[in-house]
Amino acid sequence: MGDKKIYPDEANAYKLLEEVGEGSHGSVYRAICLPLNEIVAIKILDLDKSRRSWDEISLKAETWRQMNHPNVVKLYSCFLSDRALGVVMPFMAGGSCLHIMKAHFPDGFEEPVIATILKETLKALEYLHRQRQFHRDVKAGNILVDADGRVRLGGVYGTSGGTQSTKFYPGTPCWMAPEVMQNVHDYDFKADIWSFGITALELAHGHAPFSQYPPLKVLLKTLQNVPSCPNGEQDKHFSKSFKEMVAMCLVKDPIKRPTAEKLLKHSFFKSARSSDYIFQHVLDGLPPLWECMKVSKLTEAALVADKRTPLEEQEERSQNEYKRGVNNWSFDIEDLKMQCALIKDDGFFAERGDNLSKQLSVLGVKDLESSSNSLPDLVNVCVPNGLRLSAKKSDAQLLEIARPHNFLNGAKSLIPLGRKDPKHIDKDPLRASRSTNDLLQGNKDVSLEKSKGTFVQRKGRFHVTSDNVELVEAFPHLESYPSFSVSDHGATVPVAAVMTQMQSFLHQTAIQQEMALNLITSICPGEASSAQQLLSKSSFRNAVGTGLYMVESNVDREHELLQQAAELQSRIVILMDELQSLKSRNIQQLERQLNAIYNEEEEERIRREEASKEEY
Ligand SMILES: Nc1ncnc2c1ncn2[C@@H]1O[C@H](COP(=O)(O)OP(=O)(O)OP(=O)(O)O)[C@@H](O)[C@H]1O
Repeated sequence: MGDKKIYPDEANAYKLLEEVGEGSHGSVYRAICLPLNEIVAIKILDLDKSRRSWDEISLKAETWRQMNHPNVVKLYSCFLSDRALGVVMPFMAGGSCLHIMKAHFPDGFEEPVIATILKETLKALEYLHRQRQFHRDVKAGNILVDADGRVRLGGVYGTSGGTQSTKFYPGTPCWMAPEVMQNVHDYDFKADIWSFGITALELAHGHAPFSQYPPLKVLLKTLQNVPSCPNGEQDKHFSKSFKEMVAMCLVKDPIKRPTAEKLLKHSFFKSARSSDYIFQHVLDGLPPLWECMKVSKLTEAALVADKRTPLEEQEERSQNEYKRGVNNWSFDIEDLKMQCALIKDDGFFAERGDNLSKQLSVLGVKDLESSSNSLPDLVNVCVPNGLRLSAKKSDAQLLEIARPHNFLNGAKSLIPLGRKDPKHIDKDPLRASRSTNDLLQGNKDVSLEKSKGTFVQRKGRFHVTSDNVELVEAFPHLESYPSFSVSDHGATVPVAAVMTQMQSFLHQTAIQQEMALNLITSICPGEASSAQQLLSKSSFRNAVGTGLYMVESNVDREHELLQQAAELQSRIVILMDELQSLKSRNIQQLERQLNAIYNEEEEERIRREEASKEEY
């Protein structure tokens, strides 16, 4: 019956009520469809922020409209309002599993709940795959629960048919299949099965594996095949069938992963229960979605107010940011791929032996602990927080501490959203709702940050600033750079990979800028003058334009990095001492052994001499 209703395709037929969720391309609101007097959900997508063309967007909406399955969130209607697209769908009063977990089950759900949620999700996937569609963004944030505990897969506007080899994959790095990251071959619906496996772990732990890491590190860890299957101490209570089912999904070779249809027959899903079970064990007693959203926004504001925190708290904050919505991550996969392109499956560069290769090969993946196994070879090690240490082969003396801000993000200098100016955080839910109404009415002021000048684009938890744009404009020919040799060993590295990072240095303090210039001059003398120009033209102007906030956050970061550098330095010294004492112990032992052999030989020689004397 509900499906026969006609939902209007005009903005003024709907009245937005409260904000109930936030994605990377816009917010989701509880709304009322005035002519039908029915509560719906509307996702407002900011078309200016979308990387897709209008044709692509309408094609995806049309594909979604044709989907009809009890476990797939239905698309009711779409409307355009100024530069925003309204996507009308059923209101899922329970919200997403991510939202439920972060508010009420921070350590994940119990197994029967997981089995029930996953089984319903798998039915949706099986349907989509049968329609020759694949979802591409399976994660707890897209698994929605209605007021009665029924589970439906949302986020279907990311779907597309057949196989894909696309520049922009809407997925989120933690859930992304290795073949999608590599994009070597066209990938297909099996990528959904990988994401499904990661989602299973997310529901079990309350967060996805590697969620505490920045996107590039997640990519590297996934490509290195670092195991994320549940087998640690904390996973002891999970059943064998759960672990087995997850392991089947997280097979690196997509061909060996099961289809959704086959997976549905796995014994783990025998423990799935009804929607009533979800209602009683998950939803019962929870406050309405919009209340949670308010609390989450206030928590965010409180985190912003507490600007200076010790290191451990920052780790925790990273986790909290994930809980607030790692599903907001969205990034240009091409950026990350360019940086990953040099890295083989085992995490090392094809050509070994030269300093620069080593420097790049450990981009946040190889930490000092593993490096210490080969301390004498420790040269130019990049540690995960973006700190670069250079140490001489002979004595591992700390030569240089560079601090390339957001090294991992290549040329893009990104400002964490969690640190934005508190006065720009709208604590008033009514105002939030008003601003959306403005949006629907075509009020362009709705995007506060846009007017600040330096803001260009929001990327999940980050803002991309206009600095980035200038960098890209300054070096538009980056992609056409050749490879170059950087050592006597003749190993080659594409210049683009190094240039991207050199350019990111240009926006640091004067010392870093000078250092970047020196490096650029030595690597590629032709670029030195354009880099110099860029520096004088924009760097300080931009620094002022970006305002006190950026200066403050850079100073904070500077302090943190210096502190971390000092810690690492002392660890190197300790490790070098240990190595030295091990060496001298070995030498003493060898000397003792040699002496013993020598003494034995001497005794033997004397014995032989005496014996021959007696014979005579
Ligand atoms: N139909 C709905 N009913 C109720 N809440 C919803 C609905 N759709 C989404 N939400 C809530 O809004 C949040 C954000 O949804 P959205 O689809 O924007 O997430 P996303 O997939 O991370 O975004 P994006 O696709 O833009 O990256 C969800 O996690 C969920 O809590």
